[in-house]
Amino acid sequence: MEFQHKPVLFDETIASLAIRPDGIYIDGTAGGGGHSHAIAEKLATGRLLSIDQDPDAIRAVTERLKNYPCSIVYQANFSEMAKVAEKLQLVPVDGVLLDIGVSSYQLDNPERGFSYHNDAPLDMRMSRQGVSARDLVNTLTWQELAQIISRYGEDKNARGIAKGIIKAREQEPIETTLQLAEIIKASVPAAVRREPGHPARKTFQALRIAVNGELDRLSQGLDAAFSILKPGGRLAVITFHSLEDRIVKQRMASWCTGCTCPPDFPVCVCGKKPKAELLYKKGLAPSEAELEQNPRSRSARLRVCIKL
Ligand SMILES: C[S@@+](CC[C@H](N)C(=O)[O-])C[C@H]1O[C@@H](n2cnc3c(N)ncnc32)[C@H](O)[C@@H]1O
Repeated sequence: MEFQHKPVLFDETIASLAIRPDGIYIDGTAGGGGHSHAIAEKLATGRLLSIDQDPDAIRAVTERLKNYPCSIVYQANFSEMAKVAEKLQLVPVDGVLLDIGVSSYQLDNPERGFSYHNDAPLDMRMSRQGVSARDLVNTLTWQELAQIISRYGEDKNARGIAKGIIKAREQEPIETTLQLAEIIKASVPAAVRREPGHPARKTFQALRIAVNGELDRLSQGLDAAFSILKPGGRLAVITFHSLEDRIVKQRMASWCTGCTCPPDFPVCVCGKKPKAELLYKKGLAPSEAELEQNPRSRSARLRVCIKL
């Protein structure tokens, strides 16, 4: 299967990095190499480090960038990017890009088990290592499953779905994506089944986030990126749902906050200075034209901060 990913907010993201031909850049989520390729095209004497945790993505981006000697492709979790960049003597950097989440390739490739549209072993591991979605649904307690579905899927039917999973696995282990999708469908009230969208969508998102530790990795990745940025360097982050966006928004807001003394203090005693400024106050959403072309981009946001 060809590795294709249609990057969301593509031109806006590349423009927001203000790429210098002699700069050093990190693409922490290389995927199919769309963004990496666009960055490499703009470099002369600069360097690009393209990271992904998925071995399939690494193969795809290596092929895509084979004619760009400025680029290095490295398989790692982006939470490790500071260590990797230091090892490769690429710090400090001028810009970091994180295009968070799952790629179209991962979603559409039935073998990877991310999608409730195709039958496949229930896997969802981006790095192909560690605990899979199959392990979670067959071993976690009812409370643990309900908590994951509620917290990471924001699904109000979490308790019923968790109960349905426990009941089903007492009969036989849950092995495949469609088996799980059917169990979820049967566990939600009839009114929910009639709503638009598949009733399994939120549970699949929740399991994917849990399997890949996505929210913790995102927090760690943001700190790692900010720690190796030069003054004037830029961090651009694209997210696909509100849980991720909240983390990015709050982290960037904390870097951009200066004095926190009460307003009635005559002089500042906290001494806190902002470490960054935002490029777009509220982040950037896809245009109407992009939404029409790519409905998957509906909840995407681009947030960019500049280190001071
Ligand atoms: C939305 S796609 C990126 C697509 C890419 N921007 C392009 O132009 O093709 C997200 C990619 O990030 C990778 N990824 C997600 N979380 C990661 C993490 N914590 N560390 C490294 N790679 C990660 C996924 O494996 C996937 O290939």
